[in-house]
Amino acid sequence: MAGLYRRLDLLRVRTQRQLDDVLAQGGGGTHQNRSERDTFAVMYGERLARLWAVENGLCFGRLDLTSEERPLYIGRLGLSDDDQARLLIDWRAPVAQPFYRATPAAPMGVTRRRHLQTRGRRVIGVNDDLFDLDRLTDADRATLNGEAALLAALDEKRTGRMRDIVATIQAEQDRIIRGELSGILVVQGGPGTGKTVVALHRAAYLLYTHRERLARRGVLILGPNLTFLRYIEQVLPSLGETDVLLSTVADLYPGLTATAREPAASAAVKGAARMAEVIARAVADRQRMPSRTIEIDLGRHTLRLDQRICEAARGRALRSRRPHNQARAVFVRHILTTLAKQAAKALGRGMLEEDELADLREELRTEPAVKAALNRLWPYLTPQQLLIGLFSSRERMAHAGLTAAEQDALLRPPPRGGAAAGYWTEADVPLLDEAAELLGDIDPMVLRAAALQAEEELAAARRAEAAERDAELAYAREVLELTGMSEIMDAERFAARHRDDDLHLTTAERAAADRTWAFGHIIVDEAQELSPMAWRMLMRRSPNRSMTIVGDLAQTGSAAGAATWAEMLDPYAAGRWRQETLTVNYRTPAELMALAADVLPLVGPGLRAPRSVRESGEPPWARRVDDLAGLAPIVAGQIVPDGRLAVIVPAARAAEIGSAVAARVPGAVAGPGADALEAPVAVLTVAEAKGLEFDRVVLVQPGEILADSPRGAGDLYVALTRATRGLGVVHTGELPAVLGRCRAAPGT
Ligand SMILES: Nc1ncnc2c1ncn2[C@@H]1O[C@H](COP(=O)(O)OP(=O)(O)OP(=O)(O)O)[C@@H](O)[C@H]1O
Repeated sequence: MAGLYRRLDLLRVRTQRQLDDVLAQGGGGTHQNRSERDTFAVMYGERLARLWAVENGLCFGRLDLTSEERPLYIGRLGLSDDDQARLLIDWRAPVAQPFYRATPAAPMGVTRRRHLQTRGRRVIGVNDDLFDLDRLTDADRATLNGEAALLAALDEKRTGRMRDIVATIQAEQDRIIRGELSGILVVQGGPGTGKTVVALHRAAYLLYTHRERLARRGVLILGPNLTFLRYIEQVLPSLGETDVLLSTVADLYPGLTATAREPAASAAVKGAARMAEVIARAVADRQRMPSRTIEIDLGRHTLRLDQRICEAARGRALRSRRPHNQARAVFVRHILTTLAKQAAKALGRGMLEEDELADLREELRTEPAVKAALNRLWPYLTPQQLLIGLFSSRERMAHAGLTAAEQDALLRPPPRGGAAAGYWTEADVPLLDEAAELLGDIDPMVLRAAALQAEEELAAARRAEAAERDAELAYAREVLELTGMSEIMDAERFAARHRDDDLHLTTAERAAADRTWAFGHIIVDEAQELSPMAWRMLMRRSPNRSMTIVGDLAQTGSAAGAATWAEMLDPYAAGRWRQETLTVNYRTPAELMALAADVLPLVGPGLRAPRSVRESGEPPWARRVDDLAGLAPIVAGQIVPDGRLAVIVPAARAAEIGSAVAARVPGAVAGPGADALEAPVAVLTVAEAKGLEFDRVVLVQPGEILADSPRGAGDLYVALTRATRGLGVVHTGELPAVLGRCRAAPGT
């Protein structure tokens, strides 16, 4: 062990020196020199980060093989000496596979597998699996891989951050981690079966094994919310991977953060597959035909734009099959040509030469009355403008095919204050993405002109303000808001910034800034929550359909989420996705899993609870109280020294209980803020606790959680499976019959 650490220290010193040398060269030289230096600096920086990340548990395993004279040592990264002799094998290398897969029945050439437990740089314990075929018993066949090491890992107190499991990956998990890169792999598994942790190890494995292919296109890991991303983010550096983009659906549309909340009913309408058609109709609705002939008075003569001309222009534009903003050029050109011919005729000219026609067209293009007519008939649109315009008008929603009830759910006024902060919700993001596909980009020249115009209008409005012309100012602001010009300006600034910085960005950063980025591989966690519209958006980012999708259909909480995997995936890859199932629960002790299993029949028919690997000796309890004012002392009594406790509450009571507990229990925090993961006590809703785990859970008013939504039973199942040790229920009314297994706590 000491030799391995000596080697590690030496590599750190060498890499640090290389990095210092590159940085010392400064910013001079040609553009190419600078960019090469930047590339090296990033490379050495990442290598150094990897070398520091493996300090704990550098080497955790040893394999004695029949084929090798000397044992192999398995660790968090590969190390060789200066003569290229192998000192330590990366856990992801093919030769390390028997460490995870060998069983007494199929020993894969292994005679002994040793798990090393370390503290700091010292070995403090070893556990051996002997693969001596002569001594094989049935009990041996059923044992877990490295059972003692596994149970020791599972018994540790929770820290609020997920840890890697490289030392104790189990065979069924290893098969998933090392599954082939191509195609869609669905991993269905009950709570605590390691779906998240396996998905993260798979990301690290794929990047190690297919570095060339994946480093350029990057790997996207999509999680349900920011708290969850914070919970898992440190696992990847410890696995030696830094260049992965972690995101939520709400963050997947560049330049915009969707933070507004909305009722489940409107999110469900927005998530339905039918919305693709609605958005397409909303775009078509903005390609308007005039109801009356538009007369354009040019002084000397009047030009006429009638429905027939516009229909012909629209026909051409649509036949070009370009998105709306690009098809606009075809539409405009046809109209301008027709008007130019009318003008020529009015001037007494016959046939025009091509260059004369072009000149006349350009003249007409800048004519304000013509411009205004074209903007009315076929306006440039950003996705934001389209959706703001749609959701603020019943008439537009009706044209787009939304029913009166759907309109009720979606109707909302345009954003106030220009920048639309706090306007967008998570369910809007896939709709914006859909709209962006249909609208296409706006020509950067046009964007620039629009930005300038918007700035002029704003400046004029400011001057007006100085002159106390309030009404005009309000009008100008309203125009800016309604036309979404403020967003165009943002978009322009955004584009400019990314053009300049592009060279120095990591793959993950470039991918985050580009809506049309195609990832090398996509991993989706808590995938059961994604709506059909969110799947459409994701599939656009994965044209090669290389994905790992992990989730549990029994835990679906969102109304637009999945009831079956086929329903979500068949539209994109019918018959071409494969499914693996994880069956062992490493988190929830058997006592709590038995209780959760009682709830499963309410969630849906045919669902099976995973098998727990251990018992905690703490049976679940229930305590009836007269009113919830008595909750804080009960919570305080459940605190786990140096561990973590969650109080899981119905969403409607989150604010009230959160502030009461936070005020009376030392260290307690309310809601999923930045400190929720570190706090000894956190008050969370089921949606906020999804994917996380705690030493103990106090569940409040389970009856309300059950009744609160059509997916209430699934929510209750999620809440019951978050604890690694103990669970208590606090309720005011009757305890739901399905929780009858809970022992009545003293004082009930
Ligand atoms: N092979 C293993 N060795 C050690 N710990 C493990 C192993 N597999 C899973 N675990 C632990 O079990 C716990 C549950 O894992 P994880 O959160 O990945 O489960 P999940 O299937 O995503 O659960 P849920 O569906 O409830 O979110 C974690 O603490 C994880 O570290």
